[in-house]
Parts: sequence; structure tokens; C-alpha cells
Amino acid sequence: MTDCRLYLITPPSIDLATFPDLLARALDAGDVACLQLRLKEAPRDDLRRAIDALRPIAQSREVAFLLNDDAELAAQTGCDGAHLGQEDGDHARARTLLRDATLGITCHGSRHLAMDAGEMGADYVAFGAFFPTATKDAQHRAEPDILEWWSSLFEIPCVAIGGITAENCAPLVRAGADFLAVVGAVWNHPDGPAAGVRAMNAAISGA
Ligand SMILES: Cc1ncc(COP(=O)(O)OP(=O)(O)O)c(N)n1
Ligand SMILES: Cc1ncsc1CCOP(=O)(O)O
Ligand SMILES: [Mg+2]
Repeated sequence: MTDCRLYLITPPSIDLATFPDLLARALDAGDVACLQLRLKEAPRDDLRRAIDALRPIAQSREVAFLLNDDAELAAQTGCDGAHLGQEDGDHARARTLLRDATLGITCHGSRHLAMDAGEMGADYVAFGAFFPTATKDAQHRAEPDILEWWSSLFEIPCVAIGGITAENCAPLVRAGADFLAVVGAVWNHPDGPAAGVRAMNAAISGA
């Protein structure tokens, strides 16, 4: 029995006329620990509109709603937290702004970055990319042994990301990932996002 859970990230762009319904059906299809809103190209006003539309859908289902890249906006808009990369501003300031809300930090494949994030007060550290991904031009790779190392030494949860699918995720679960973060495995699933959530949960349980 694993404690690993699914961490869902939105597609890179969404249509607010149709996406809320798709999201609700995906979240109702199985266990999702959190949803990260990641719209890299969206102007700030569109981002605010997306937060207003999607945050209640996640939070009403007890799915934590995290915002990518912007801790200040996350704190202003009732998000449950933010995910920041190494280039996404001052992590210590973000920690202060977010108070008790969740702060996750990208650590690529680096033990050093992960220990820094832990000392700074991150609520989770994220390692990746574990596999080739079409969602992002990922400049860094990680190997499963970093999950084993981290989880054997630290209590802070670790997230695995990058090209993860139902077919390839088992070694990451067995290596100690607390969460598997995915975009394509759910939103590009041939039978639709709800089927993607079901497939990921079945793969996590069977790992
Ligand atoms: C859970 C999770 N892990 C890593 C990332 C990547 O964050 P970052 O390195 O800042 O890259 P962008 O997502 O901003 O392109 C993430 N978003 N979520
Ligand atoms: C945001 C991000 N950071 C590293 S890989 C990645 C993309 C994850 O998307 P997918 O699950 O489709 O590979
Ligand atoms: Mg970022």
C-alpha cells in the first residue's frame, strides 16, 4: 500500500467556457491531492479570472488549489499555496507572504537545491524531469534514486514531475515519491481526462 498521490497540473492553456466542466469531471474521477494552475502565457487579468473560476471547483472537492510562479497573487486570491521554480523570485519572501499556505519548490535533480528549499521552509520539494516531456522544454533531468535518497532522510514530501504516465510511473512510486505531478497523462489521455485520472490512480495503487 502506497501513500503516493496524484498532483494534477492544468494544461498550458485553457478555455474558461469549457474547462471548468472538464476539470470537475476529472476531479470526480478519482483521488487528486492538488491542482496547480499553470498558465505560463496568460495575462494577469486572465489568470485572476481563471483562479476565480477554478479555485472553488478544486476546493469544494478538498483538492488543494496551488498557483504556479506567483506567491503574491496566490496569497491575494485565496489559493492554498504556490509552486515556485528556481527563477521565480525570492523564496524566503514567498514563504513569509504565504504564511501557513503551501509553498512548493522546483529542485530539478539537485540534492543541494532540495536541502536549501527544506531549510528555507518549503512544504514540498519537486524533482524532475524524470522522462522526456512535450509540455515543457525541460532543461534538467532527475533519476529515481534522488527520491529514494530524499525520502529516506527527510520528512518533507517530494513530488516527481516530467513525462510521467500510468505506464512509466511505478519506479517513481516505489522510490518514494509522495506525489506524481502530471499534465499530459491526464489532459491528453486518449479516453479523456477522467480516464487519465483513473489510469494514474490505478497505476499508483498497483506500483
Ligand atoms: C510540481 C511542480 N514541479 C515542478 C514545476 C516546474 O516549475 P518551474 O521550474 O518554475 O517551471 P514552470 O512550471 O514555471 O515552467 C512545476 N510547475 N510544478
Ligand atoms: C512543468 C514541468 N516541469 C518539469 S517537467 C514539466 C512538465 C510536466 O508535464 P507532463 O506531465 O506533461 O510531462
Ligand atoms: Mg516557474
